[in-house]
Amino acid sequence: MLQVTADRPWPLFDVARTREIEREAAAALPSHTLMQRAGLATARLALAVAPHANTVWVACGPGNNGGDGFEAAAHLRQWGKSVVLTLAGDPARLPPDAAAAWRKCQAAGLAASAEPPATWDVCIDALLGIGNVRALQGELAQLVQTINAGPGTVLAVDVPSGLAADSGTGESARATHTLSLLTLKPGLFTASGRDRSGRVWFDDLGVPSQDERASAWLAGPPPVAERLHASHKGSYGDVAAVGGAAGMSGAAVLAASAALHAGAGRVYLCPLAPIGAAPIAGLPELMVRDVAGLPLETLNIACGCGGGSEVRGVLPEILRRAKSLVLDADALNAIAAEPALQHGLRRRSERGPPTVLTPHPLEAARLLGCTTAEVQADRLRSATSLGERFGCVVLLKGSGSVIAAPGQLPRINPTGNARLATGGTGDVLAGLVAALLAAGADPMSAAAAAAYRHGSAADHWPEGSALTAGALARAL
Ligand SMILES: NC(=O)C1=CN([C@@H]2O[C@H](COP(=O)(O)OP(=O)(O)OC[C@H]3O[C@@H](n4cnc5c(N)ncnc54)[C@H](OP(=O)(O)O)[C@@H]3O)[C@@H](O)[C@H]2O)[C@@H](O)CC1
Ligand SMILES: [K+]
Repeated sequence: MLQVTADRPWPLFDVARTREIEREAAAALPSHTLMQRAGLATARLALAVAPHANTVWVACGPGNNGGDGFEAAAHLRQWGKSVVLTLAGDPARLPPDAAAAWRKCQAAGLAASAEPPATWDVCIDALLGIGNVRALQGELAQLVQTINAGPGTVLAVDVPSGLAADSGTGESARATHTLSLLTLKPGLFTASGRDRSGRVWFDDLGVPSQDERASAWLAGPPPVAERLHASHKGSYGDVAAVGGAAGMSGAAVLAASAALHAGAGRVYLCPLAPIGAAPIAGLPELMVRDVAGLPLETLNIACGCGGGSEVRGVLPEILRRAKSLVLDADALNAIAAEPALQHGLRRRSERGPPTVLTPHPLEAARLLGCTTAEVQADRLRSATSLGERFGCVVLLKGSGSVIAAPGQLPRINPTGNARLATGGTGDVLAGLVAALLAAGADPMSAAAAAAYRHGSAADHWPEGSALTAGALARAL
């Protein structure tokens, strides 16, 4: 069993692929073996995360997730814990593996209690796993509420009950720990998944991982970019931050500052409205220029940060000529609003220069012509669709940012936290992607590395010190 940490990449498997792997593994093993291993792993983890727990509530549901709970309950009781087991469902209708585990509990003298205990030290949430197919209702919804209102540690078996394993959506149990079994599920790491899963653990149940069958990846740390001693500012590329319409100059300055601090060779700030000295005070390295006068073919451009409606005017040339391009915020909104710009973006992608879109969910919804809720209902699919629609890399921001591109498996970024939910951090991200493109990274790697570093900076932010976008840019 391993704790899932951000220091390496992890393959992720959606429900369809997990079911295939489960079927094949089960066929190669004696009956009930996988569930026995799942139950033992669950019981062991419960003991590890709450060694002094006395009362353990094992909340079992009507399917095989409940079966894992029965197996765990039998072990915990044998190890001297006071186990209260509840079963939401009809024991006569349990699937075969779970029915076998249920009989084992009964043989050990462990009967189902009609009610959860009045209080408990640990709850093992084995109500629903990957078989969760609809919104929680009735008894299961009630039990999830009871779990969430209760004290102490909650160990979710496979996924927090109610959470969709593929998308991380749905009202669900709020676990302090989740033990993902056989495969790691993408929904644990995006949308509501990160808030609902707590610390994620993985047990392969003795079935070796088949990375080639992964449906997505949880990204690992980017390689440390080596800067050769015999290099110069030209080695790290030129970035231009284009944006900052009237009243929004700060957004473009933040993108430029991020590119500068991330190591770009030279950084131009191209405001779309006159800018005073104040916004760039403390950043004498920036060169303020009109974008129209710059050799766009040599520039890695972060475009759109605070661009207002003015950005529309410069977009056709930038789409046509920029060496590499990060499109953010108002640039994305302008493209969403205008078919000619969409055409220009597709033409650019066909020609091949690197392009990365960095939408938040609302911007992605505008580009896809759907609602934000529809984007969030399946973030992996939304990012992939957007990438396919425009033929480029997409970094869909939000909890568990998704990086997708046509023909590649999507990646979920494992770093970051809610301290990033403050104005300007998106501009910083756009500038960082542009700096990595300028240094020569391919667009998928640049987007994934930028998301990772941006989140990691927030994860290592000193306690008690405010995380502002300006400070974040300087910390890169
Ligand atoms: N088989 C094995 O060897 C192994 C299996 N493993 C474990 O099995 C888990 C998958 O088991 P599973 O396929 O039985 O699905 P599970 O999540 O228990 O739920 C199905 C039941 O819930 C019901 N139901 C669904 N949604 C509902 C809702 N919203 N509200 C209410 N009810 C709802 C659904 O009802 P139905 O839709 O059929 O009417 C059905 O009765 C997996 O996550 C892992 O923990 C591991 O041990 C590895 C070895
Ligand atoms: K569960």
